[in-house]
Amino acid sequence: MTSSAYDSVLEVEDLCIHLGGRMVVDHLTFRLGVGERMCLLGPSGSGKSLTARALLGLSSPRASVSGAIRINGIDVSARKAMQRPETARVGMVFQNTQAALNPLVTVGAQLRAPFIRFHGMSQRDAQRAAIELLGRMRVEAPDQVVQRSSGELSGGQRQRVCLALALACRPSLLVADEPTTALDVLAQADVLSLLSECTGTDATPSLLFISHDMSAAARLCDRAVILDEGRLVEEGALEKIMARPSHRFSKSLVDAIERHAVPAARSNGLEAFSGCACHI
Ligand SMILES: Nc1ncnc2c1ncn2[C@@H]1O[C@H](COP(=O)(O)OP(=O)(O)OP(=O)(O)O)[C@@H](O)[C@H]1O
Repeated sequence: MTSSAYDSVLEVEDLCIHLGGRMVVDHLTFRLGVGERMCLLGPSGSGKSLTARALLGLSSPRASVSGAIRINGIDVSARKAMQRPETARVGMVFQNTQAALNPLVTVGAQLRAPFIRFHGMSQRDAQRAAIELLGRMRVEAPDQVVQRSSGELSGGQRQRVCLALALACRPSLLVADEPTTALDVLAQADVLSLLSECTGTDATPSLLFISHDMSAAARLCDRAVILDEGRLVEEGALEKIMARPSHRFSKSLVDAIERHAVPAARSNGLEAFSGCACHI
């Protein structure tokens, strides 16, 4: 049991998005439980980012959005991000960290803002909280990083700052849209493990992880919703989907994982599939 009054942190019901006379998200319905980590997978152009923007209240004015989006039971479908009540706050982490941070304002000033605005802290306490949070995000020398511009940080450091910014708002839901795509392999692994540590319990935000990388999703999430051409084409436990994918896109993702697994296993001197016929 959770301490929340709602079992679902997010309910999406019959979400439709029209853009330029075209239906780009088509009657999408799914839910995300409190303390759950779920992924939204789909090929390029399947409507993942437009869905994320609608959930965040950041749809373009040119988009026509219908259907219900409830966060902790509150219908926010007609409300822009800034108009939403505190209990329906959503944190966000995007692929493009350069666009998410202002290079003309220090990292510290950007990180202090949510502590001051949402938690009523003084400048001094907010600075302490910002440094402590950056430390938890495994940013080295956080007391120095707060004095820098985001333009002086690496991509991995910037994504950790973005994650800290999202968590500083203490949201009940974190939407991470391709948060590792622009990072090198080591930084990807680090950001995935941070996401895993900082989400998915009753005391931390639930996570909606948006990606077309099934291996990354499998490291974080138990459940998946698969989109294709704006429609939900498969949904359920990620383990089951990976074992028996039914839609062509899910099959192609599982095939891609197996193609990568074989050379990796061989280079480790291991047989790729110990149960296969050639393994005697
Ligand atoms: N501003 C826009 N105007 C018109 N069509 C758009 C606009 N933004 C997105 N689309 C179209 O909507 C569809 C869904 O786009 P979306 O960005 O949500 O896809 P996606 O699944 O996030 O893709 P990717 O994985 O490449 O980011 C695509 O066909 C895209 O061309």
